[in-house]
Amino acid sequence: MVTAKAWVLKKHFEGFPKTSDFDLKKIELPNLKDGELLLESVFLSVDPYMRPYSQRDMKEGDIMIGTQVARIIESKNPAFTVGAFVVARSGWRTHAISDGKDLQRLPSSWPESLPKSLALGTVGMPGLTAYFGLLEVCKVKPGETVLVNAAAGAVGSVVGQLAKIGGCKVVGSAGSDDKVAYLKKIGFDEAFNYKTVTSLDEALRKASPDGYDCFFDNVGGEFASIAINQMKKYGRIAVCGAISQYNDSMPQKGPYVQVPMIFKELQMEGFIVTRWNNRWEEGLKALLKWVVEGKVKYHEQVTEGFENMPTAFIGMLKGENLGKAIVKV
Ligand SMILES: NC(=O)C1=CN([C@@H]2O[C@H](COP(=O)(O)OP(=O)(O)OC[C@H]3O[C@@H](n4cnc5c(N)ncnc54)[C@H](OP(=O)(O)O)[C@@H]3O)[C@@H](O)[C@H]2O)C=CC1
Ligand SMILES: O=C(O)CCC[C@H](O)\C=C/C=C/C=C/C(=O)C/C=C\CCCCCO
Repeated sequence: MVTAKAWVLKKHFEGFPKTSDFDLKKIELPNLKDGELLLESVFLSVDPYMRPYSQRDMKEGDIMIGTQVARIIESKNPAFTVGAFVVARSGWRTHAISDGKDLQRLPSSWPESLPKSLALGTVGMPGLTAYFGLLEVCKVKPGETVLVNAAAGAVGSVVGQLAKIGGCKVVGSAGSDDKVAYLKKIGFDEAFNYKTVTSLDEALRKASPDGYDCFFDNVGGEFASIAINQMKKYGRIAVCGAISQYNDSMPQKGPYVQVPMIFKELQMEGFIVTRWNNRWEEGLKALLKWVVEGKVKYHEQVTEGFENMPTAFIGMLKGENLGKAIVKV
C-alpha cells in the first residue's frame, strides 16, 4: 500500500490565498487494478489559473487542481512502462493512480539533458499558450510591435521570444529590476518595471512612440486600460489572463474600453489554450526545437519540497517567480 500526501483546499480564498487556507492530508492508495498505473510526482506546477478556477470549480476539502511531471512506478497498463515520465493532471499530490487516459507522454525527442520540469512550462501548457495566443489570436507579422506584460513569467517570456523569432519589435513589462534585466538578456527590445515607472502611459510611449500592433495581455486591470490607448489602428489584443484581478475581493472598476476600441478599430479576443488541444503536439514540437536550438531561453523558479506548495503558489501570485514557478518534490 502506498500512502500519498495531498494538499486540499481547506477554506476558499478571500483575497490573496494564505497558507492557512490549505490542509495537508494523507491518502492510503489501493492496489492497482488491471489497466491502472501508479504515478509518483517529481515536479508539480503552480499556476495563476488555480486561483480563479478554485473559486469556480472546487469545493472546500477538494484536492487542489494542477498538473505534474510524474514517474510511473508501477504499471498494470501495457501501454505504460515503469520508469517512464508523463505529464498528469492529478492535482497537488505526491502519488496518484491513473487509468492512463489523461496522461501526456513527454515528446520522444526530449533530450536527456533537458530538465523534464520544462514540460510544465516553456515546453508545456504555458509555452503553448504563448505559441497559440501569438500565432492564432495576435496573428503577428514581421516588423510589427508587440507588447506583453508579466513578461518575465512562464507565458510572457515565451511570448516575447517567439515574437522576436517572428521578426517583431518586443516590449515587455515586469515587476522587478532583475526581471527587466532578464528580459533584455533574452532579447526584448524594450523592458520596464511597471512598479517603479512614474507614469505607465509615458513608459509605454517611450518604449514604442508609434504604439503597438499587438498587445498580449496577461494582467488586465489598470495596465490594460492604459495600454489600450496606445494601440495602433487595427491593432489586436490577445486577452490571455487578468492576474491583477484574480485576488480581488471586490471587482475593480476600471475605465471602459469602447472608445479606443471604436476609434482605433481594434480586435480584442479572449482565449483558453485548450482551444487548440488537437494541435498541442505541433506546438510542443516547435517549442522543443527552439529550446534545443537555444532560440528560446528558459528560467525556472524551483521551490524544493512538496510541503512548500502553498508557499510557492502564493509567491507566484505575488510576483516572486522569475520564469515558470515549479515545485520539486
Ligand atoms: N488563457 C490561457 O489559456 C492561459 C492564461 N494564462 C494566464 O497568463 C498569465 C501569466 O500566467 P503565467 O505565465 O503562468 O504566470 P507567471 O509565471 O507570469 O507568474 C505570474 C506573474 O504575474 C505577475 N503579477 C502578479 N500579480 C500582478 C499584478 N497585480 N499586476 C501585474 N502583474 C502581476 C507577476 O509578475 P510581475 O513581477 O511582472 O508582477 C507574477 O510573477 C496569467 O494571467 C494566467 O492566468 C496562463 C496559462 C494559460
Ligand atoms: O486540471 C484542470 O482542469 C485545469 C487544467 C489547466 C490546464 O493545464 C489547461 C489550461 C489552463 C488555462 C488557464 C487559463 C488561465 O490562466 C486564465 C485564467 C482565468 C481566466 C478567468 C477564469 C474565471 C473563472 O471563474
